[in-house]
Amino acid sequence: QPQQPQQPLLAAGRSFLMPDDTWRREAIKTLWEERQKMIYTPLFKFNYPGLPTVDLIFKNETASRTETLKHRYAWALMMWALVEGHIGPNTTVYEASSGNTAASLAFMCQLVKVRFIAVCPDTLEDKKFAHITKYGANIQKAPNAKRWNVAQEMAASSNGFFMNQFGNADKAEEFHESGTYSLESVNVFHEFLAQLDADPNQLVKQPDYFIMPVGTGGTLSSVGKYVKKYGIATRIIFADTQYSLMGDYAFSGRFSNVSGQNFVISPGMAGIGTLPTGIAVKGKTTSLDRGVIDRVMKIPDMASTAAMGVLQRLGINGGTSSGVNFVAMLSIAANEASKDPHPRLTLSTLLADPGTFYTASYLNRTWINEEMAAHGGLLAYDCWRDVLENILQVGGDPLVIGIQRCQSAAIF
Ligand SMILES: Cc1ncc(COP(=O)(O)O)c(C=O)c1O
Repeated sequence: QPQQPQQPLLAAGRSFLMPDDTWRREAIKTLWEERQKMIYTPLFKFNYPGLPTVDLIFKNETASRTETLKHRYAWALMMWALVEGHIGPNTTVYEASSGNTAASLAFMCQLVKVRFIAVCPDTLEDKKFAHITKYGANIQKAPNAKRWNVAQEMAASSNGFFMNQFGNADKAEEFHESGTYSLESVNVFHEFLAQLDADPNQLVKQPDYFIMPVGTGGTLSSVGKYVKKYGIATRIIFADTQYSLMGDYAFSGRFSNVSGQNFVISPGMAGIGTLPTGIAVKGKTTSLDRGVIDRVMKIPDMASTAAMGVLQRLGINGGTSSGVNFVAMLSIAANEASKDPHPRLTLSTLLADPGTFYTASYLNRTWINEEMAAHGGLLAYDCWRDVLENILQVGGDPLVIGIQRCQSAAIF
């Protein structure tokens, strides 16, 4: 007896209206209004006597409305989640964050009026705590390596939405050019190039290099994809922290099927270099796109910490990734300045978050001596600071000079 085919649930010949999406339309409109208020974060150029033909150009993301690079990024995550219908008026949003994404996402959730719970490491800086709660969010603390699982489980058990910046940044972050269309691309490099183009004193319109470490990988990948897609000459440098797993993942695909959790050494550099579960699965635990990176550099954590101190002395208010970027840029400058085809070697990066977030940690000598004792404590810190200050005056590669002179104080 031939089986009767099963009838589809929806009867042929009728059409079915999906739920009303007025709330979503309003929420998206609110986000576009926010995009207009975001304006362009400013660029500033840093020159130093040690290599006078080099321009280091920083895009100051600390000038954004929630003070970090995560403002545009949280905007993109929220836009993606609204467009795909993951969030409605009664949804509670959950996110695992070291603090910066949490603050910006708290702002976006407050904007569209949904509840937000941030799962942050139990080492969360007090300043970041205050920054997140200012926008009405609640904080759940968890061990650093567990926060991704905790956020996922909390969202699942309460029927909320786990934003998962690590896995979803690659879907949310834009890499398109919007031309003169009034609803403008939020891609950070789109803005960067527009600003260089508009500056009559800026001769090199496409930087030779863009340098950035990786947290989720969203920022570096969105810049990398933008650059590759539009045939821009800028090379993409992934400046990785010392004990991060991400450099290995980017270079060889390592840690994509075995956990690297045992390789992580505290304190690392806050916000960057960590993998929330120890395993790098693109679209799940990382948004780093290996295919858009041109070079991976490994920067010692003590060098980056010392660089934060040097930036502070120079009056540049930059956090952990700014320290990493600064060391990487000085190293590239030392090696590439004489080979550059342009009149000026032009290196671009972001000032991702403010140094003031780290006055009790990476900018505090007691904290450095205690928390970074295995990296050589203050002996190594002061050595790196001298090396960097000297390079600003006379040039040289910090990764050669600093490692020769300062690394012997470290246990690792
Ligand atoms: C200070 C700082 N710099 C850089 C990054 C890296 O950004 P992304 O997550 O886009 O890789 C982060 C991310 O958490 C951060 O907090």
